[in-house]
Amino acid sequence: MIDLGEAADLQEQELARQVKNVIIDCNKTTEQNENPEETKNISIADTALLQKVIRTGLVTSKNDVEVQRKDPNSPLYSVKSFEALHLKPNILKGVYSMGYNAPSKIQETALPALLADPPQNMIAQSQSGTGKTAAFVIAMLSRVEPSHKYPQVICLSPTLELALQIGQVIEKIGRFCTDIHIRYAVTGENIPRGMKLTEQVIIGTPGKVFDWATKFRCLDLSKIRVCVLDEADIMIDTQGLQDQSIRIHNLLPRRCQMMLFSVTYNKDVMQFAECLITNPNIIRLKREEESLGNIRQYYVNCSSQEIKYKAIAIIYSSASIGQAIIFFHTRKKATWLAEKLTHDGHGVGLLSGEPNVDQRITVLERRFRRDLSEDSERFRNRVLITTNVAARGIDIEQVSLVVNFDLPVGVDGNADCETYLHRIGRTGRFGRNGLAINMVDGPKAYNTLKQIENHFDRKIIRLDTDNLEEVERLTE
Ligand SMILES: Nc1ncnc2c1ncn2[C@@H]1O[C@H](COP(=O)(O)OP(=O)(O)OP(=O)(O)O)[C@@H](O)[C@H]1O
Repeated sequence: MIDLGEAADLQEQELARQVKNVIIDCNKTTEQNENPEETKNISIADTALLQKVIRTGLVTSKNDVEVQRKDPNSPLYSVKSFEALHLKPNILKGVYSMGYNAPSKIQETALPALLADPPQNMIAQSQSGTGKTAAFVIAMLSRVEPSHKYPQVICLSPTLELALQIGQVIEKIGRFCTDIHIRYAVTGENIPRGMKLTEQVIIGTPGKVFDWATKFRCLDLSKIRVCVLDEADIMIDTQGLQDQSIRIHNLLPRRCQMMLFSVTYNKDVMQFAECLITNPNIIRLKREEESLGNIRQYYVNCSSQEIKYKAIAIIYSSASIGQAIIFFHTRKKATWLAEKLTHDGHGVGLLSGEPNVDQRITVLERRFRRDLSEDSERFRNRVLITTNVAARGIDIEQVSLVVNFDLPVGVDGNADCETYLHRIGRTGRFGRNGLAINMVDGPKAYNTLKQIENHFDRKIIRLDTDNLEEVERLTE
């Protein structure tokens, strides 16, 4: 059981305990290991251009967020204050302690309906990094009756990493709600059979939640008042997660308030969601609104895997990036790059959905997420190499660059536009500037890129050394 007031400290201790293994890390700086031979296949012009784009693409005006708040077309636009939402005093205090001055558009739009009585169901869509998590966390905490010691609100998430991250937001916003407790229902958490959970807030992955509710009978779902499905589309669109989520839904009271949140919903998912959820309020984006303007998108032509690798080495050595995430289609290729970078002296973290929970937490939380202020640069990974396991929801402010080493494709071989949007959304959080670079290694990848462009009706600019002036203008 975790007391929200003490949770932050406990988490620190827990993380410290879990630092046993770092998959890949050699803590050497790029400069120490740079070999001129290594980069000879990328021309000096290419190098200069890539570095220039990285540098200029990341300049953020201090007042940027405040400017965007006043622009009605921005997802951060807001006319209301948090006071106007009539939150409970301890929750309001928690919100301000996060440094949030005013609600974003999704928070201002969704919260009045989420907090209304009688409770209303909701299916909500908003761009990545615009504050959906905080919106549903505020709604969840608002519905808890602290004097009742049984599970009352639940949030289901598709991955362990995301569940832990959402839990941290609940702990932080709820830090002044000292009578509210949270329990994580995720891999690695165990409970004696038959013991009844008394925490009011449950956050977990569907498999574990279902097991605890049925096999172990420690989680009573009959008094749940709010159920949140984060990344709702993937929960509905992925067979295993869908089965478990539906089974959990069947165990909830009929009047339980359902909240579905995501960046993307395709037509089938939306239809299914509307059948599952009675009479929902629906907040949707137009297709052209889905992709964020503050994330600059480029592609580079790389004729081979080796050339791709050299481009990565250039990116890695660029002093101007904060942190970067490099996405791969398969675990095998991600491991290949991690080993190669390590061999060449770069410190990287590899996260690819391996079953070892301790390792997964160590790589993401301890090595990659930590603030510079908390940890010396020497002990941190600036680059996270991963598969789609980290494509959704992961919120790390300092990530200023996302690289698609492989463009995302679905099982049908076509571009997976939704995954693309989620991946690039790991940068450009809450109005910050971000940069996405796509590596194109032939006609198939180029075709995928074009499909993505057409889908979002948004140009992805080629980094073209023959046209230096044009690119310079774009990055000014
Ligand atoms: N009102 C606010 N004012 C300032 N910062 C905020 C506000 N709401 C949320 N944030 C911050 O913005 C960042 C992104 O928020 P969050 O993770 O909730 O976005 P999201 O929409 O859930 O993203 P994703 O679609 O990737 O899951 C977080 O670091 C969060 O602390």
